Amino acid sequence: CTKKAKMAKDNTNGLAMCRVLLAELEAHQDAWPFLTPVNHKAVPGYRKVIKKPMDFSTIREKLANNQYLNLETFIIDVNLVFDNCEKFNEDDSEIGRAGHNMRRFFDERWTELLM
Ligand SMILES: Cn1cc(C(=O)NCCCNC(=O)c2ccc(F)cc2)ccc1=O
Repeated sequence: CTKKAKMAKDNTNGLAMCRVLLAELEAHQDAWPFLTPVNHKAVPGYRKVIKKPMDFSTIREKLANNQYLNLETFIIDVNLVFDNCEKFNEDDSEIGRAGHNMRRFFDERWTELLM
């Protein structure tokens, strides 16, 4: 097949992996803080501190709207969820710990799927 066709196949495989990884993230017991956008009316300071909010439902929406070019652009958004969490929450807090647990789970899973 041509290089272009191979690229297209890789992107198809990459997007299939995005769906698998997102479903596993959503099913994780520590996913609850990340399933929906943070309600900035209920969480004082969030809108000021976090410049690029991201959550699993927004990622699912973007995936459904074909807004991820490949696995890399998907991983950037998932990491944004965890980076925002670390910025806004103490490590020693329920949501802070959930973020660390989810990041560790995600890093282990996508490297397993790729290796
Ligand atoms: C990531 N982050 C989240 C919050 C936060 O307060 N998030 C809402 C938690 C409440 N949401 C739930 O409890 C829930 C949601 C869906 C579901 F299916 C089950 C439970 C605050 C700061 C922050 O940095």
